[in-house]
Amino acid sequence: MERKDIRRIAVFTSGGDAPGMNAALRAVVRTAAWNKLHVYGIERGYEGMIDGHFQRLERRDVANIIQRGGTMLRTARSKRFMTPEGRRAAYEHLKAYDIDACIAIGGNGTFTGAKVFSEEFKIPFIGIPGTIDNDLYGTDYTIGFDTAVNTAIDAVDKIRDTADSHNRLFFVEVMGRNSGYIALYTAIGSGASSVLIPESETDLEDLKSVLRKNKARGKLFSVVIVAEGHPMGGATGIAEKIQHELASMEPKVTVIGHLQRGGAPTASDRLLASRLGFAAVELLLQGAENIAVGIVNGEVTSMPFEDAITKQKIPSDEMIRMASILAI
Ligand SMILES: Nc1ncnc2c1ncn2[C@@H]1O[C@H](COP(=O)(O)OP(=O)(O)O)[C@@H](O)[C@H]1O
Ligand SMILES: O=P(O)(O)OC[C@H]1O[C@](O)(COP(=O)(O)O)[C@@H](O)[C@@H]1O
Ligand SMILES: [Mg+2]
Repeated sequence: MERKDIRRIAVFTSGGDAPGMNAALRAVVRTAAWNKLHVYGIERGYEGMIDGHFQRLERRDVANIIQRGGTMLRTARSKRFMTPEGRRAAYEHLKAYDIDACIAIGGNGTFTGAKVFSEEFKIPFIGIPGTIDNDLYGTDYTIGFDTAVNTAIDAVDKIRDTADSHNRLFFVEVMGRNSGYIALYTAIGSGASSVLIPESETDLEDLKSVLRKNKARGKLFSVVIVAEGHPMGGATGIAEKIQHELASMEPKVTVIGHLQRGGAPTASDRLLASRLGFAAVELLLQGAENIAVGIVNGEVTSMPFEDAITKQKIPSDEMIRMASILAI
């Protein structure tokens, strides 16, 4: 049943940018236009909502962006939106533009803000998971994750060349604020020797012994992938703790950093973003609100913000076990 009370919607991107956000934006605008909705784009996420930076988006305004990284609406982390005064100012602008519902493209922080705001001001929100971290429950993958992993694997391939030439040990840090998904997928896809993530315990004695055994077995170089959010202080912290004992391997640290946030989205991210942008508008018009869309086992699904934010998605034990077996 179509909701006739929704005529004007706003869409924005928020939190860390992620390749594929533009593709999601395009899908939202085009699906909304097809359903004769008026769409406003809000610049710089919640910051633009507070400052009243709205622009009308029609179908041609999102032409030629599907292939671009970043976000044409730009993004921000907004401290002001964490305050009741900031959210009140944001609400006044939504009212001034006569907005009936919002579509938020972002990560766990963005969805938390959307939940708080929609409860305070009774405006329906739909969330689209856009973050390279893949740390949202209710979807197998978030928009931007696949591109980030491809970028990280490309970087590790290059590190391997020099690690091999010099017979060295590299600790490579990939992004993931509290999550080891990028690290685990990068490690498997790049054939790394070991992977250290916040979701599973790290035993440094064990790591040292694996690296020594590898060397004794004829492995001339090693690459260890470390998640940024590892509680021992990321790659730098781990390296500091054990490098003196492994001095003969000439340990080096590489932090890939924000490279992982940029670049053209992969085919997989474009498809995911298009499907989720389309689903967000369709579900909104069918009466859904305060939910995040996602794809689980290949099917579009949705779940309340509450669950998407509070439940933890954890990399499978099977993948973790496989990563170490394939590295022998
Ligand atoms: N508890 C909260 N209340 C209100 N707004 C929040 C809350 N948590 C996060 N936000 C808003 O969401 C924004 C984006 O969150 P952030 O964690 O930076 O990125 P992401 O959405 O990618 O996880 C924050 O900068 C803030 O404005
Ligand atoms: O870009 P910033 O503000 O330095 O933040 C870095 C953080 O953003 C991320 O790249 C993406 O996280 P979000 O999508 O949750 O914003 C994290 O991996 C990283 O910890
Ligand atoms: Mg986040």
